[in-house]
Amino acid sequence: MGDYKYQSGFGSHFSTEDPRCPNALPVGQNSPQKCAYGLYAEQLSGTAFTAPRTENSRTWFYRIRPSVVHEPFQKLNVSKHLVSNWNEQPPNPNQMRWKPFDLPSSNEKVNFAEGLHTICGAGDTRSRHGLAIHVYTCNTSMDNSAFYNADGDFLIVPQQGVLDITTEFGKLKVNPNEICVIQQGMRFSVNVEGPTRGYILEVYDHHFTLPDLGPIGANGLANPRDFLTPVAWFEEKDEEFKIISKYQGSLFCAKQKHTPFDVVAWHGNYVPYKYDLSKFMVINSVSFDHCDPSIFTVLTCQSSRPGTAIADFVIFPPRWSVQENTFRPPYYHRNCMSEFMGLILGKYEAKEEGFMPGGGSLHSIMTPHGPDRQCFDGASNAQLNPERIAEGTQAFMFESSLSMAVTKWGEETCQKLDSKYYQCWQTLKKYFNGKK
Ligand SMILES: O=C(O)Cc1cc(O)ccc1O
Ligand SMILES: [Fe+2]
Repeated sequence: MGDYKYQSGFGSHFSTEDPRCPNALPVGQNSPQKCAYGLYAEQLSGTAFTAPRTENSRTWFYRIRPSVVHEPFQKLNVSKHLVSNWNEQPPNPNQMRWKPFDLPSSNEKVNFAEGLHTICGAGDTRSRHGLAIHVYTCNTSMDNSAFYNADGDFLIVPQQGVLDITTEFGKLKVNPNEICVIQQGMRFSVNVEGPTRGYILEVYDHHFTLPDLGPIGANGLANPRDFLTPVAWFEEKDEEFKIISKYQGSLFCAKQKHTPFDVVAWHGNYVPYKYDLSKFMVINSVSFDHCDPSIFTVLTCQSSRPGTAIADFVIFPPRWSVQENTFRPPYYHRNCMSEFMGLILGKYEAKEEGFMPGGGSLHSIMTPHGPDRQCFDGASNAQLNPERIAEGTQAFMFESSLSMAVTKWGEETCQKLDSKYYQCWQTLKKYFNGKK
């Protein structure tokens, strides 16, 4: 249990040493002529050297061997459903809803890296602009292998099963209703117990930041101190290890004869982190009307257009609903952004039927959507008492300014697309001029 210790703070500059090697961090400099304990110094850069100071991120590792000690990368042909080619299918603007994605059957062994399936995305890994949305389904640990993504950052949303993640920085345990972010280039290995499923938002452009709070003030939404980063932890294992790289959308594997989790001490502000969604401080209307869901933004990856995200990670947490004279559920909507939604637990207020934990939905740019018939009729006639809503539930949205394409796996191979989804709105009645 001692392996799971965290340091708190978003964007903090941390310094940490595995307690087995006190004073492993050099004092007052990064590259001493000889490091303590015979360690190697290695920098991991998360931004250009010259990025503005407010964004600049890097970490210094003090490790048993530098990462460069590996055999050449070879193309790997697992995860054939992990794609970054957005031209597999013709464009499709329809509302889409997926039933829960299948978990691997008990007679096949699939690990996290092998169980990545891309649903939709846009942009290009080479010009480093865009995003991808994946689902992972696995049942086996990544023994003696580690994964890193050269293309961007992973925001991982477990839906079923705990992720026990070993990183170069230390160990993270991530439960459903928590999320973690593993940034570009960081090596990690995922252990699981039993059938495991979740969602991944991958961004190519920039790293995730906390949204500005504007008039909300200095506190609220996801508070920086609730983000947790592991303390240094290392293993000394001189065994065959596989390093799996996602590079320009393809997977590669390099062998080496030692563990990559050999970082004895590190310092820096380029780190993996986790966050418990139940810690989110919810702000909402206490008078009338339905606020836009941006009030529920946990993390954002901004584009260069002010206020316009490559992707926002938004949640719909349990909360009080108190608005008067208001249709309280989400409004009918056409959006210049793409909205992918998933459900971790429970039910989503606008669609009590058909949208299930482990499934998903996509409402593409300018495609109309909103409450189904049942929700509209219920909420239009409900007594507007103060009410706890979304109790025991957690829905989320990945919202992007990019126009996403759905993959062949998402549209066909997974066989989870609900062809009847559109019907949930077809029975919305005409009430004009008192018609029943
Ligand atoms: O269910 C959706 O489509 C997401 C959503 C939620 C909300 O509260 C307001 C607008 C919106 O797009
Ligand atoms: Fe919407």
